[in-house]
Amino acid sequence: MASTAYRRLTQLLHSFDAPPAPAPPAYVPPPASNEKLDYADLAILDLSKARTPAGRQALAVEVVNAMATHGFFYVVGHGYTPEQTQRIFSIANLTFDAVDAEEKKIYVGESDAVYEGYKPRQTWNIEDGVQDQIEHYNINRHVGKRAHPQALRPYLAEIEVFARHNHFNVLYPILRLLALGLELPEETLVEQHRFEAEGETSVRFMKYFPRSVEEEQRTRQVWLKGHTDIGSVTILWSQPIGGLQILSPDGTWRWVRHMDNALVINAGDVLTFLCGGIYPATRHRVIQPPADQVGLPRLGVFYFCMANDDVKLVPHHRESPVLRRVGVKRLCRDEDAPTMEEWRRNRTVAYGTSRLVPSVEEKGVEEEVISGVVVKHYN
Ligand SMILES: O=C(O)CCC(=O)C(=O)O
Ligand SMILES: [Fe+2]
Repeated sequence: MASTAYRRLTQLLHSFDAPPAPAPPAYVPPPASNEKLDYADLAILDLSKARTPAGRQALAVEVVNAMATHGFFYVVGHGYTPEQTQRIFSIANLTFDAVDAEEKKIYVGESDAVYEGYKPRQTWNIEDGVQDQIEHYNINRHVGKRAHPQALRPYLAEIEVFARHNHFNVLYPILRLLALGLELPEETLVEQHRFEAEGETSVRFMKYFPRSVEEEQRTRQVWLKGHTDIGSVTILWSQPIGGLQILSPDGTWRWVRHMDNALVINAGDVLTFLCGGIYPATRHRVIQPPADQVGLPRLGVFYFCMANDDVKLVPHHRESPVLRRVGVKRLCRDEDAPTMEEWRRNRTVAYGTSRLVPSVEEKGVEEEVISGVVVKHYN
């Protein structure tokens, strides 16, 4: 045990002490699709305007509108240059391409209740007996919590800097806007998402591998089933391979268009819990990329945000004048509300493996009950 802790610590200290790591093998992103697709018309928020109180008030209105319409929006002005972003994608890619199968096995997550380390391909049911072709590598924002494969070690300090950038320069400003939208004190949601707190807010690298024609047919081209995210806010670093779709309020799946060096932000279950339905978790899925990108692997970089583990997921209905005016939509009674830790554990254990039952009310929707709350899956 002591030796594992020692190994983790020395890996981390070494990565901070070491001279700047050499450039990782360059990942050159393929061109974006030219197909004519039904794209969602998402708002673009310039986060650099959040530095002044007046800017934040104006942006809060934009966030409330974006959440009420699509539940997804783009962020620009986030402070990373295109070169910094490209370097992170190169580090993400080497996590999959520069680590051999044997070494990957050592770093597969040990617990099915926490996403950490590698998730190998073919662990989730998609449809008709077909499983996913998705590999993950999940890194807690405190990167020294676990040991990492050899190829990643020179970049650990850089990955923690990246996590901090997402947390302090993207997540916190967004949480302040969401709080303003509820007429709450600006720091209300920030306090519930402390970088230093116990919890699983993490960087995730993700690579989707192309599938056989037969698998595409049997799953009706679905690569990742329609879902809402488990946490509060998801920060997706936009990348050019299409496939991400969101379910619009009119019931149509629409494509999310790539925007160079932008972030795609969406709300997860925890915002529904905390904000009483004003910021509903958005339903989305990933399907086979458009015709001009078929056969290409699809690399993703994310920051999945959760509340502190000990936060009880009860809406701010007493403090928020907005929720008092419009009424609160609850997922459960306050006394039954799970903590963040309970919710993420139960959702993570069940994800992609639990038995789903067809919804009585909605066609094509399957359901399961987690912590007393109905969770829906969309095909
Ligand atoms: O790969 C994507 O674009 C989205 C992935 C996603 O929705 C998820 O991992 O929760
Ligand atoms: Fe998602």
